[in-house]
Amino acid sequence: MKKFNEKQILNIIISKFGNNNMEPYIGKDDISIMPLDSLNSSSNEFNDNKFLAITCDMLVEHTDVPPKMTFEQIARKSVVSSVSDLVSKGIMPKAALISLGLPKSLKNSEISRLINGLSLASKEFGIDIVGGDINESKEIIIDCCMFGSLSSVANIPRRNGACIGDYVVVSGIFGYSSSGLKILMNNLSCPDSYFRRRSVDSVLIPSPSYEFGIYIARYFSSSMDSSDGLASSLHELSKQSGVNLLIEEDKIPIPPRLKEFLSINNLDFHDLVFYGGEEYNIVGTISEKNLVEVSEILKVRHLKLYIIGKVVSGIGRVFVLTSNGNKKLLKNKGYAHFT
Ligand SMILES: Nc1ncnc2c1ncn2[C@@H]1O[C@H](COP(=O)(O)OP(=O)(O)OP(=O)(O)O)[C@@H](O)[C@H]1O
Ligand SMILES: Cc1ncc(C[n+]2csc(CCOP(=O)(O)O)c2C)c(N)n1
Ligand SMILES: [Mg+2]
Repeated sequence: MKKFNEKQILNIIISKFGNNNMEPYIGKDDISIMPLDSLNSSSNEFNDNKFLAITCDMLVEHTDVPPKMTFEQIARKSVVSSVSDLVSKGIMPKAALISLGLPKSLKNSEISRLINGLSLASKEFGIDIVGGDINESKEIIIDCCMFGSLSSVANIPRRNGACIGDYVVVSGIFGYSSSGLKILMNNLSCPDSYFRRRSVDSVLIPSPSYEFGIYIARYFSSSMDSSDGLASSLHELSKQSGVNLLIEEDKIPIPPRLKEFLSINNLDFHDLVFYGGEEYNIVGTISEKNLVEVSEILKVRHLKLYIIGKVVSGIGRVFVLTSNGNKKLLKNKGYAHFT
C-alpha cells in the first residue's frame, strides 16, 4: 500500500476529532476559533473578547529552511507563518507559545541568534511570547502556536463564504517566492539584480499581509493565506464554498521580468505563479458592495488589492482564462509534504 500523503493524514484526523456542527471546525480553516464563555468571570481580562483565535505552524529545517537563511531569519519565519494565518482572517495576533527542537550540535551563539530572532519578530509583529517548550532533536524545529482574541465571529471570513458574483482578490504578487527558492537552491541566473533581491528576500524575509489583513479581510466573504500556493488556495476556497472560480491569468500580479527569468532558466509560468507557495499573500473573495467600501481604506493605508477573477456557479472547480482566450481547468496542485 502507498504511504499516506499530507491530505490523507489530515482526513484521518478530521474523521477522528472533527465536528461539523460547531466551532472549532477541525481541518477547515487557517485558524481555529474557541468560544471563551468559561473564562468570562468578572476578573478576567478576556472579558470583552469572547472568542480565542488559535493557530500553529511547525518549521522543520529540512523542509522549510533554504540555504543562506540566517538563524535570526529561521526564527522569524516560524513566527511569520502563524501571523499570516491570523491576519488572513482580519485577526490581530497577540501572544505566542514557541516550542524549540534543537540539535545537540548547535553552538551557543547559534541558539542565542535563534532566540534573538524570536525576540525581534515578536517586536516586529507586536506579539508577546508567553511560553513554549524545549527539546533535543535531530534538526531545528520551531513550532509556533499563536493567539488572537475577538469579540464576535460575525466578520471573520472563513474558507467557505464565497458567493456567486463576488470578485476573487489577492493582496500581493505571486512568483517571487518560488523564483527565490529556485535561485537559492540551484543558483539560477536572473534578468537583473532587482529581480534577484526581491525574489531572495521574499524567501529569507517573507512579509505577511499584516496591514491588509487587519484592515481589509473583515470585508471579505471568504479568505485564507496562500502558504501552499495560489492554486491550492483557490481550490480550497471554491471547494469549501461550493462555487466555481474563474481566474483571468493576465490579471494575476506577477514580478516585472518574471517571463525573462522563466525563459532564461526554462521554467514554467504556472509552476512559479500557481503552484509555488510561501508567498504569505491573502487570497479572498469580496462582494461588489464591500469592494466599494474598502476602496477608501486601501487609499488611506496605501494598500493594494488585485482583482484576479470572479465567483461563478459550480461545484468547486477553478478555471483559468489564458491570455489567448482559452479556458482551462486549473490543477489542484501545491506544496505538499510526503510527496
Ligand atoms: N495534526 C493536526 N491535528 C488537528 N488539525 C490539524 C492537524 N494538522 C492540520 N490540522 C488542521 O488542518 C487544516 C489545514 O491545515 P493546513 O496546514 O493546510 O493549513 P493552515 O493551517 O492554513 O497552514 P498554513 O497556512 O501554514 O499552510 C487547519 O485547520 C489545521 O488546523
Ligand atoms: C528547504 C526548503 N524546501 C522547500 C521549501 C518550500 N516549502 C516548504 S513548506 C511550503 C509550503 C507551506 O508549508 P506548511 O503548510 O507546512 O506551512 C513550501 C512552499 C522551503 N521553503 N525550503
Ligand atoms: Mg493558512
